[in-house]
Amino acid sequence: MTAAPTDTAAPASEAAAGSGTRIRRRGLMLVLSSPSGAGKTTISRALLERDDNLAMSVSVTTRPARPGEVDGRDYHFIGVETYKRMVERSELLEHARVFDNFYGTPRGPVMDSLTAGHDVLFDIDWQGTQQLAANARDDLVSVFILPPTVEELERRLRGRAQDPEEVVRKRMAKAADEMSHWPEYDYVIVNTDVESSIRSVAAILHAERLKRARQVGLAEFVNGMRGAEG
Ligand SMILES: Nc1nc2c(ncn2[C@@H]2O[C@H](COP(=O)(O)OP(=O)(O)O)[C@@H](O)[C@H]2O)c(=O)[nH]1
Ligand SMILES: Nc1ncnc2c1ncn2[C@@H]1O[C@H](COP(=O)(O)OP(=O)(O)O)[C@@H](O)[C@H]1O
Repeated sequence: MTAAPTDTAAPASEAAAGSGTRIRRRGLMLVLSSPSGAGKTTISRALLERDDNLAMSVSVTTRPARPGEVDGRDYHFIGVETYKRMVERSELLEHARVFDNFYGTPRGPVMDSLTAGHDVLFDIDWQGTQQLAANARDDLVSVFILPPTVEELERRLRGRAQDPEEVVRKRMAKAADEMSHWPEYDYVIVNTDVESSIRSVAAILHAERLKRARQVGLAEFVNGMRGAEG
């Protein structure tokens, strides 16, 4: 796997010193993970609506589409053969089996977004997050979303009313396993009030964008100011 480009331009934070030297920001990869039903899709959609510099990574999956899901927007719904071919050809940045289906992140669109100076949002599980961390740790910001209680998680899964009963039960059975991975994440948010959770993720994104290590050309920028003084 190729690491994300480290010097992607991000016009939003560009600044120029007296000499015209520019600071650019490295693009970042923001991962949201949670047990199924905790709220990551809801939070992701709101973030994308509010942030023009954020692009969603649309995964491929072999699971069937739920009512209301749109091919190409929510997922690229593909068959197992196509999935296997993509894995063989290294077309996926990370991939994993989750529940009884396969999921993966197409490499090309992520690289294109980062190169264009957009940050990329991923709704992927802990297995995919570990793969991204192994290959592009410096560019990764990971957030784990927890439900306030297990009972509330079940209520949300049922309230979504999209999955058959047997699927809901399977997801509940896997929730504890999923949640055990929270220590591997940079941030943890308990999604009690959705608006407050959205604000928290937006604040994390805002601060992470300002991190010194993400600014490219900072030394030259300050040197340029010194030159401009005299
Ligand atoms: N590793 C990995 N996990 C994914 C990917 N896309 C989705 N997932 C995860 O697969 C799990 C099931 O997703 P989904 O079937 O949409 O149900 P959800 O839990 O309601 O989002 C969730 O934990 C997702 O974060 C992917 O491309 N890679
Ligand atoms: N803070 C919250 N309070 C109440 N309901 C929520 C909250 N966050 C999400 N939900 C609801 O819970 C259900 C599951 O949310 P969703 O975003 O689909 O979860 P995930 O993508 O993690 O599986 C949806 O019906 C959603 O509207």
